[in-house]
Amino acid sequence: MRRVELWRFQVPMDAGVVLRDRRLKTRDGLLVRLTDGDKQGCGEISPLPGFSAETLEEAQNVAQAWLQTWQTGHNDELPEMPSVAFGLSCALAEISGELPQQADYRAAPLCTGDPDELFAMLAAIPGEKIAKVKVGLYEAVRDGMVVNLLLEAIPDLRLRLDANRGWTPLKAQQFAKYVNPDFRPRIAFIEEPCKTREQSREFARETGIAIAWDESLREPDFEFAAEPGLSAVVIKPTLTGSLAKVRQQVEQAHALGLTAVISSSIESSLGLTQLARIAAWLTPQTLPGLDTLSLMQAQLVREWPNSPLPCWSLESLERVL
Ligand SMILES: O=C(O)CCC(=O)C1=CC=C[C@@H](O)[C@@H]1C(=O)O
Ligand SMILES: [Mg+2]
Repeated sequence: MRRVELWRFQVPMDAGVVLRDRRLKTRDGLLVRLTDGDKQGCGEISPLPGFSAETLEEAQNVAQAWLQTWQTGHNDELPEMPSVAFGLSCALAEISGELPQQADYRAAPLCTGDPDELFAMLAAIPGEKIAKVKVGLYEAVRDGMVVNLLLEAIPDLRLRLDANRGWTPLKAQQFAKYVNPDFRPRIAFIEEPCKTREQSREFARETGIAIAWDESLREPDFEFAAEPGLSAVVIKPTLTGSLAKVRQQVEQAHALGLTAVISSSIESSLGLTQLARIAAWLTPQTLPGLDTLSLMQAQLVREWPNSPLPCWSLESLERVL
């Protein structure tokens, strides 16, 4: 006997979360639960506004159609729509046991650039010290100084930076000029420094600072390739698609000698804990980029270890199927 359930959620965000120039006041999405005999699996379907091509309404329609077919005992192919394929494939992988329980709950702390706040947090990280700092939001020179300051103050720290394609070649140069050349190897990578891939490659060539692709993975002409200066690809499963596709991308990256970083698309704690399991399973050597729960005001259904946020149960959400 099969059973399907679908809930819609809306979690208030911390004030001041800005994504691609728009404020994200709430995180909206769907949670799905599949029951097959005595087995159950859950998944999260939350297209990220400004990043996903699909809207939540579109995702809900596609998910409902697939769920109705699955419930009647047919095993339809998963939809192409990335957020839907991701959530449904996680639920199926919990039922089949394919997705292991063991999780990597370490997350590279995400910092928006207040150095004082950072010092205390970074000093407290046990083991490998890697943090992610957003750049490109303020003056490039200020970004360069913050990076220098952090790397100078904490000798075993390595940084991942993310410019979200915010810099012109000139601004990227201004940034690089401020970073002490001795520290540059401790920048594990900077995600998408410039507006175009060619400009980002040029930046890596000229500065010796490694780059990573994130936005590029979702462009139709993108192909996985090893290139000088490229050290990593950032894989956001909600924007990528099914677990099979995520796994294939991780394998392609590894085959080319690239680091694959499993990263959050600001999922609720349910999706995030699954991403921590996916990271432990597929990228066990790499710290995932999952430090986004604190941007929210509540957790959903499953708790992230030691989070102080309240956890809402399924019963408190709006059931839509
Ligand atoms: O990658 C991480 O460490 C955390 C996730 C993260 O930084 C992001 C998630 C979603 C949207 C973005 O603004 C941002 C990114 O661009 O990578
Ligand atoms: Mg990024």
